[in-house]
Amino acid sequence: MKTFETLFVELSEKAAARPAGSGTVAQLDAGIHAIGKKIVEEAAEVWMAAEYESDSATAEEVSQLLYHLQVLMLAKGLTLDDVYRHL
Ligand SMILES: N=c1c2ncn([C@@H]3O[C@H](COP(=O)(O)OP(=O)(O)OP(=O)(O)O)[C@@H](O)[C@H]3O)c2ncn1[C@@H]1O[C@H](COP(=O)(O)O)[C@@H](O)[C@H]1O
Repeated sequence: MKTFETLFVELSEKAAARPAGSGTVAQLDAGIHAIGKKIVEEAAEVWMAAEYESDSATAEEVSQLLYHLQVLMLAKGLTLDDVYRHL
């Protein structure tokens, strides 16, 4: 099963190799402003799912929020350790 760490490795490789058709590459090219808006949108979807939808739907929305947070980290050049040292 994919984890937060393995997804970050995968996305880092996508950012470096820039394969055609990668949504991650497209998001990185869109820039911080667009990525930030996506994070706010996904956070709202997490909130709404938690209040009104199933646990499974909420978990899916959380996974999407985590993905977009990782895209922002990559856009800013942040590593997992940069974040983990604040936990
Ligand atoms: N885990 C994810 C992931 N979670 C969310 N998303 C993106 O976030 C969007 C969230 O979807 P929404 O439900 O909000 O739908 P939406 O608003 O219609 O989406 P968009 O129109 O904004 O694309 C999805 O459409 C994906 O574009 C993800 N995109 C990619 N991944 C994983 O990232 C890896 C690299 O992906 P690529 O860069 O696309 O190869 C792969 O392992 C993927 O599984």
